[in-house]
Amino acid sequence: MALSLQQERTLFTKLHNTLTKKTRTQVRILNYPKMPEDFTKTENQMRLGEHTDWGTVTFIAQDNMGGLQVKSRSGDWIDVTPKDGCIIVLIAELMQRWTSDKFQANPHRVVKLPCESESIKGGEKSRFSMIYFGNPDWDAVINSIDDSKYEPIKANDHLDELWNESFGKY
Ligand SMILES: O=C(O)CCC(=O)C(=O)O
Ligand SMILES: [Fe+2]
Repeated sequence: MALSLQQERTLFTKLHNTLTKKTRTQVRILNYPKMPEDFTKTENQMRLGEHTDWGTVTFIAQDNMGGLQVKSRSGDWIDVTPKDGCIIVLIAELMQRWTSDKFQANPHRVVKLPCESESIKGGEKSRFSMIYFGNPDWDAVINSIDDSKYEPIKANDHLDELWNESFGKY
């Protein structure tokens, strides 16, 4: 990724010492349960609303249920059809800032599962996904490659800012 931007090879990796340094990198396993027979979906309700992830790079492994969609630059939603042995790679917001918007955080969402009816009543099965949210070292200072665009920011402060914007200060 760094080489494709004419940067030194280790630009990103040298600040991702995930096994040896404190980081907010995490893995989450999500279950989208089969809905009860008497559940009725409200209009436009989906399993996981449109969002971008906050770190650098996200990896998603999903089962074969489907439902994940990514948004193209032209604004169309594209189904990410499950394929055995494939992992989905998404750019997240800190990577967008780091690359001065050369790589763009990719909006995505999870809509009703193909096995679900329009009202999400019943459905055959639940869906599982496993997500790796990559983040740099906690105290890494992220200097954007075109430094006139964004101020340097500590990886942890970037996540705190987004957290506070979304959920308020605690
Ligand atoms: O379950 C999925 O496939 C996507 C989950 C996701 O986008 C997230 O947790 O940020
Ligand atoms: Fe996400």
